[in-house]
Amino acid sequence: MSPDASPPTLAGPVLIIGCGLVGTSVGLALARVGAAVHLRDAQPEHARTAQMLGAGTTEPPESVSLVVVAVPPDFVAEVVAGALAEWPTAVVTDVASVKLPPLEALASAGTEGLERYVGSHPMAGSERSGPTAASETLFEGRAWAVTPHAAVADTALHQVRELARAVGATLVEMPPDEHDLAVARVSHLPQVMSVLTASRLHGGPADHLALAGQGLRDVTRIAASDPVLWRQILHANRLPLVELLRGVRDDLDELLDGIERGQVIEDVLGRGVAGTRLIPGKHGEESTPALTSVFVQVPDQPGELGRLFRDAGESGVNIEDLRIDHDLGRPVGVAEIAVRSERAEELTSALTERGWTTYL
Ligand SMILES: NC(=O)c1ccc[n+]([C@@H]2O[C@H](COP(=O)([O-])OP(=O)(O)OC[C@H]3O[C@@H](n4cnc5c(N)ncnc54)[C@H](O)[C@@H]3O)[C@@H](O)[C@H]2O)c1
Ligand SMILES: O=C(O)C(=O)C[C@]1(C(=O)O)C=C[C@@H](O)C=C1
Repeated sequence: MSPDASPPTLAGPVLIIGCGLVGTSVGLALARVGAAVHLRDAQPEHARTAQMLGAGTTEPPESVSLVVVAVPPDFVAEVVAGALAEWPTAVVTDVASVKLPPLEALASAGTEGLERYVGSHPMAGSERSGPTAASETLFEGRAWAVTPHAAVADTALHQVRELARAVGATLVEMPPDEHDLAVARVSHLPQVMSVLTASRLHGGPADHLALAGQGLRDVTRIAASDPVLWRQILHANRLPLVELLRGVRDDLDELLDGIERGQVIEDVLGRGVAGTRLIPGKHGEESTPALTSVFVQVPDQPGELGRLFRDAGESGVNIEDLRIDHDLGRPVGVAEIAVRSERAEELTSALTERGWTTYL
């Protein structure tokens, strides 16, 4: 779907029910574009904190055009049904991480007004919970899934699409069951793998943890997420998740066997490399291009980084990513410049010609 370039036209007032990380972030992002936002939470101090942060007002609304339900998955169906009944002309959406179970619960309970409900899911979040973890820019440039069902009215769908656009997200539409299969692979399985890795940190000598580097931090950040929330998410999406975990178990058996016997395991490792290339790139490409890192020694002196960037810029090779580390015990840093693999030699020669010490 090509992005809609026209300015979003979100009709308010908006009522947010659930002022934790996601609800408060929605409020902050909507307040930024001038929408009237009202806040409500089962724990009133969360709504008050969200108000203090600038996400809206805790004053009860007189009328509501859109209700955003941002409560944990186990409570979504009940809160959505309550909102549809309380505001008989409002559109209602939720932001829960699973989409089919709440819809099925609402439908099987014979909920009135389902044509005004459509589920959605921002693919942005944090390992932290509660209103103080919120950010007004959380959804910028991130995917926001909207998951229409057969009975939804076009006007409701339009309102929720506008919500996603108003917070700066990129709209992705798919049916609820398809969404749940997708997030099992791209969100729920990574969560479990992160937890399993972090769990293995128990029991080793404390001084081993002094060697924890960026790799461990990258893999374990999301393991710090709220276990109560994640128990609900994983339970709600257990069928697709179990399928994927069985596949992981097979891969693990293959890897174990290979490592134990000292056999070549490059094919398992290679499947990982190929997997990372399937993740959509930062410019929205279908897949991430193959990158190569060019390492450059940078003297620890004022102006040297500026000179490096200028020389790299003059080479005409685009920098895809950049990291700077200090060389322990020496007055130099090391810049790791990631570029498309086919341009790596070109950048290396251009920098070497300009006097830089480089290596691939
Ligand atoms: N955490 C993430 O990264 C993330 C990202 C996208 C979507 N989500 C989804 O968003 C929803 C909220 O997650 P969160 O991370 O903001 O959680 P959170 O714990 O930060 O906030 C949840 C809020 O809902 C309130 N609440 C609970 N039950 C309620 C009820 N019955 N009525 C009113 N308020 C109630 C809680 O008091 C809390 O303030 C979940 O459904 C989650 O699956 C989470
Ligand atoms: O913590 C993060 O960075 C996340 O983005 C969390 C993340 C994700 O897996 O992408 C986790 C669950 C939500 O349903 C959506 C977002």
